[in-house]
Amino acid sequence: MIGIYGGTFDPVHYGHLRAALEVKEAVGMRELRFLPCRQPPHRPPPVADAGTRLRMLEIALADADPGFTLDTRELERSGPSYMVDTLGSIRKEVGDEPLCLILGLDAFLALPAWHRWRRLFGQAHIVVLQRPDYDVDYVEDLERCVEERQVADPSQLTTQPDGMIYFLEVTQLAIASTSIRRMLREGRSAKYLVPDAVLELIRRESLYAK
Ligand SMILES: Nc1ncnc2c1ncn2[C@@H]1O[C@H](COP(=O)(O)OP(=O)(O)OP(=O)(O)O)[C@@H](O)[C@H]1O
Ligand SMILES: O=C(O)c1ccc[n+]([C@@H]2O[C@H](COP(=O)([O-])O)[C@@H](O)[C@H]2O)c1
Repeated sequence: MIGIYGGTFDPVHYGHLRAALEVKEAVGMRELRFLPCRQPPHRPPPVADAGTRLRMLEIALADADPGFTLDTRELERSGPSYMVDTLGSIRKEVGDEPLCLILGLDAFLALPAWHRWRRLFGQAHIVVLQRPDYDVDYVEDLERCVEERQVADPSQLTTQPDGMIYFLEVTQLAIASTSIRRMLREGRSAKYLVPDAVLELIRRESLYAK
């Protein structure tokens, strides 16, 4: 079982790293790939360039869990980073091994706006990082998908390569790249929110200063 954790990672922070560890353990993944996107399809372009976001991830993962890896294919592809294209190319490489696309609840609720989103269920399972007591407001199509595809036990994800949805509650760390960028812009410290070695790179290269 391989987990795919896509994001802008502008910059990577402990909310990402802790959630990744918990999902890897809970679902029993042999590998969890961090997948930085070049050009997020539904938001403004990242502040840090692709190479810098990749270096921050490399530094953050250097002494992390041995199952954490980096998948750079979206950075090497021009144009918007559509997940359906990415999962199609990963699927070709891994054969029938189960794949899990990992999404925060907010990202999952926006899924019907993604490019050819229904195809994703034929490429991977989806593991949703749930928030306790969050008032979920589904669009109708997505609600139907959840009714048809949700499984209660992660061991069911090993029984087929794709197509199921599993909700996992992870420790809530209210950390977001947006608020880290704001802190740094205002000259405040982001220590304990971002790995020290990543903060050192941010400081050295004056990223997010203005
Ligand atoms: N604190 C967190 N805990 C768990 N998951 C998170 C957390 N922050 C982000 N995620 C999830 O990680 C994935 C990648 O997120 P992304 O790189 O956009 O980070 P972000 O902190 O949400 O950034 P931004 O504030 O710029 O939107 C998304 O699926 C998102 O839902
Ligand atoms: O494929 C799409 O249409 C699509 C639309 C929005 C987001 N995504 C992906 O979802 C992941 C999380 O997005 P974000 O904006 O929270 O960083 C990241 O890997 C994006 O490339 C993908």
